[in-house]
Amino acid sequence: MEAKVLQSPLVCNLTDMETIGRIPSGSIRFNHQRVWDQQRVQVSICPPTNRASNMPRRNALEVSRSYKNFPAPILEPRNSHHPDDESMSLKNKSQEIEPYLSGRCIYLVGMMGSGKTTVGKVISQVLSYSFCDSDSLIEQEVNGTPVSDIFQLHGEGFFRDKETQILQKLSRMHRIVVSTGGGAVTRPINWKYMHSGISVWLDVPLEALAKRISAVGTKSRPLLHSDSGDAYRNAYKRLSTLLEERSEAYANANARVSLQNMAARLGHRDVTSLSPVIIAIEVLGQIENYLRDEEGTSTVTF
Ligand SMILES: Nc1ncnc2c1ncn2[C@@H]1O[C@H](COP(=O)(O)OP(=O)(O)O)[C@@H](O)[C@H]1O
Ligand SMILES: O=C(O)C1=C[C@@H](OP(=O)(O)O)[C@@H](O)[C@H](O)C1
Repeated sequence: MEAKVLQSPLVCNLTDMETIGRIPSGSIRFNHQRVWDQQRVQVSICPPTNRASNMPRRNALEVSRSYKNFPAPILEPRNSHHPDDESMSLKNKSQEIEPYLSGRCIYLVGMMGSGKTTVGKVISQVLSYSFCDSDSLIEQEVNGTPVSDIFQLHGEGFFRDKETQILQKLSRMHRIVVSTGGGAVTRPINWKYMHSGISVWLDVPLEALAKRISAVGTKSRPLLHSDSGDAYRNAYKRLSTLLEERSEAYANANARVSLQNMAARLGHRDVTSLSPVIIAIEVLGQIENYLRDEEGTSTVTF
């Protein structure tokens, strides 16, 4: 099913998506916070392409592995780099892979605060995809009830059932970037639906997650909420337990973007200076690796 693309804001609802086609992409500009400008990086743009396919061509077997089935990272450190160049790199990378996505949805999975919504919006815009936050769709289904109230009024099981129903509906649609809830990975049936598209795990260190979440507060995230004590320490402790329970489930994703690895490779002291745009480029690059592997194992050639 073709999905409606909303230009700005990129939020959508299932009724909209079931009815309308695409809006052509316009020019793309991204806001960069000052902190993200301080340590700039050069990213690889347009590797040599295969003439027949316009797809960067590498033997799938030559792609080195960094984690389980996930190929090596994309971005390499170079000279200083301007945000406009990052936007250009993002656009180039999206144009390279877009034809090979065949309209498949992109599911971002990862812990609460990993940036699924922030990075997902960047990716949806550059691909002219729609953007959906599965939590928002659940809230719409429950008459606009916020997630925290759904947990309180109906319990987590009810929320998880709604989450599965939403993912089932989304699995029949196309051209959507889906920001999933952090716990969506825990139900095997959800993977059946998410594997209708391409899934990417945003793997963010616990320190960064706890910092981001304690900065915005835990009110909207019932599994982390506590009224007393140090917000950072509480969030860190709870996230740490959840990650231990879930990391195997996250590894079901087709691709993984590790911010820790990115920061190390780009020569950053920690992950805080990795902008959503740089992360989005890496996500698209990892999707490209996945597609290339898929091409390698498929009888169909691009
Ligand atoms: N790359 C980033 N650097 C710094 N802060 C970020 C980054 N990505 C997201 N954030 C912030 O972290 C918080 C959680 O991000 P969000 O996209 O809502 O995560 P999720 O959807 O995975 O729960 C937000 O306040 C957002 O602004
Ligand atoms: O990790 C989880 O179990 C949850 C994550 C939340 O989504 P975000 O990951 O978007 O915060 C939301 O679905 C709910 O609070 C439960």
